[in-house]
Amino acid sequence: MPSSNSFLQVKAVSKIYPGAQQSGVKKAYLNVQAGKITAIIGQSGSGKSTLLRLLYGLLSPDEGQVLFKGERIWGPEEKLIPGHDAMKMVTQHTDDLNPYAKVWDNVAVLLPNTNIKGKQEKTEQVLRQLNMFHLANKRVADLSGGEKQRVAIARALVTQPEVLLLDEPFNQVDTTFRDGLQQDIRHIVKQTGLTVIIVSHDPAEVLSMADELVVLKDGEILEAGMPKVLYQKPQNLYTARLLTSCNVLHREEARVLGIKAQKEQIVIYPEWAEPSSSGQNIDWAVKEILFKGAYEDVHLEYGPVELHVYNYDPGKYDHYSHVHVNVRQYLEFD
Ligand SMILES: Nc1ncnc2c1ncn2[C@@H]1O[C@H](COP(=O)(O)OP(=O)(O)OP(=O)(O)O)[C@@H](O)[C@H]1O
Repeated sequence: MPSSNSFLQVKAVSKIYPGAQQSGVKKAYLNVQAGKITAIIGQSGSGKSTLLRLLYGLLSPDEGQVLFKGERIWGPEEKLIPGHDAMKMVTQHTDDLNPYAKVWDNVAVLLPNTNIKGKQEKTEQVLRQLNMFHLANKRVADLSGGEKQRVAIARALVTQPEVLLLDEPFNQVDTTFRDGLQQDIRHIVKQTGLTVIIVSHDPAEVLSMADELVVLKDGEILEAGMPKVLYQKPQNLYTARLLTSCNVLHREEARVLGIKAQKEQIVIYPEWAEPSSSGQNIDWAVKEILFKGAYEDVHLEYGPVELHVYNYDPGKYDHYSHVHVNVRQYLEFD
């Protein structure tokens, strides 16, 4: 029995696309934990899809290797049908669905006819797990984009893979639907021990879903860890910027907030600073207030220094009023 850290391994993998930019993935090391959700995050072009395609065997590494339970994943140059039978990948494209067939048939078709009862039970189970049993008799052509995405995921899951790779699967899906789908996937992972690797261009979206975040920058893995830890204590400014719309002030600018820092750049998350209309030093002018529902995003100005903070008591401040800012927490980076 392999230990969990030898489940799916990326060992010194590089894949550089030819061209002036030298883009791709560079010397990546990664241990994907079995039965967990790992999210690969990074700016556009940072190499997320490339890494996922290397994991799945759709691309061959120039150097290094991907191992699944100690067995090498072969790329298209070494194997006619690349990848591993125990892995399934779903992208935002749902082209392989048959639009004229019913949802049920699109899913059931992937199971053999040797056990008709088992085929029916498994199809029903997957449709129920993904909350779409009520759509079983609908034609795929009559479904919404989000529902089609669910069918694609159901098709991937019905053959009971050990690893599900998701490349931006929620792009077509509106926020409410997205939350539901993320929750369903989390439940399936808990119930079945499935391992999920998800690529997202919207890191905030996967904070609640993933067990482990892997941060990619310019093809390199910059850091990895539990979402809460990476959010609260990122090792890099890039990660902080990726996970939240934070304020980045120069050390000198931060002095107006009473912060005496050692390092050059000071990062203040908008929820780490509290505006207050009373007290001393009411120096910050309210420049703009963006209503966000449960809170307001208040943009403040003090001379040339700008700051945005969250106010959880909407309506409390007016444009051009002046406030005091109390910073509870901040990060420092070189
Ligand atoms: N087939 C290719 N040939 C040449 N360059 C490529 C190829 N595929 C990707 N790239 C380049 O490699 C880099 C990484 O691309 P990749 O698609 O992996 O990034 P990504 O993080 O998934 O981006 P996005 O979030 O925009 O989808 C980019 O600079 C991209 O332009």
